[in-house]
Amino acid sequence: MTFSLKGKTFVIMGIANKRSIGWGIARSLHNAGAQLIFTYNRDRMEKNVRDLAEGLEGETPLVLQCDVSNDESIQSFFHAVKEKVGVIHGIAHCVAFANREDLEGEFVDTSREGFLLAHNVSSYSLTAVAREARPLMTEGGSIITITYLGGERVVRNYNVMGVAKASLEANVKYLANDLGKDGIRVNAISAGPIRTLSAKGIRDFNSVLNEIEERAPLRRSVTAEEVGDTALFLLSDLSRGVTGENIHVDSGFHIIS
Ligand SMILES: CCCCCCc1ccc(Oc2ccc(Oc3cccc(O)n3)cc2)c(O)c1
Repeated sequence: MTFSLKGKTFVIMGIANKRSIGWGIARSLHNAGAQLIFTYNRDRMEKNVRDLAEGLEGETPLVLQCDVSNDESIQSFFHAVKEKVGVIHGIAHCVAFANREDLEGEFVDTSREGFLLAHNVSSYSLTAVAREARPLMTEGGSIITITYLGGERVVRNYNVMGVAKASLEANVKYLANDLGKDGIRVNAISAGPIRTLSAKGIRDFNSVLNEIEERAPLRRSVTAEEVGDTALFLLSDLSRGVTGENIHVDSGFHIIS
């Protein structure tokens, strides 16, 4: 068993730019020999994602639109993937969203609409993607998603996204149970704070990053590349006995009260 992914195809959903966690995953998988397919949600992201794809040496990854909050969009995306490559061996789901006003102040003030939006995009989308991808994963495979400590315990300002991540982490376990009989594993990576485009939506993000550097066992923050290497483990046969798991790539911060 190796971490080589030669001859295998993976979908990476949610790359926005070169700082994205999804791009860190793409580089680890590409270096292990995988064939990649990237998705973008909004047209304004298409150019960024296409430019990154074209910068990879060898065959340029497919770049296709997919709005994970829309079932038809997911269905037509996987229909196109079936046409173009037939079989896929895994998915990295790196997609989340919450309204900015729901990422500060008191959680109790979250609107019904904001709560549903955050859960629709950040948690239910994994269920819908797994359902539509299942028929293409005829050789088995592995699905991963990205979560954060704020889904396990209260982190100031994370608010509705923390509740959505708690849902996502339970989602992983129920999907792992359903899909295990098809040889499809489902796991989460709980990433420490990384300065991505999404992180700009979080009030006082910098103070959380500083706290990690001062108090985490490794006394430093983590990088998208480090998350990418754990993703390579979870998406390769090295983790063939692991499913329903949540691996913290956070400099050990989750063990500190
Ligand atoms: C207070 C917690 C500090 C550490 C947060 C680490 C983190 C950083 C980014 C994360 O991903 C998102 C994704 C979308 C998101 O919603 C956004 C992002 C930008 C603008 C906006 O209107 N919503 C918020 C965080 C995430 O789930 C967790």
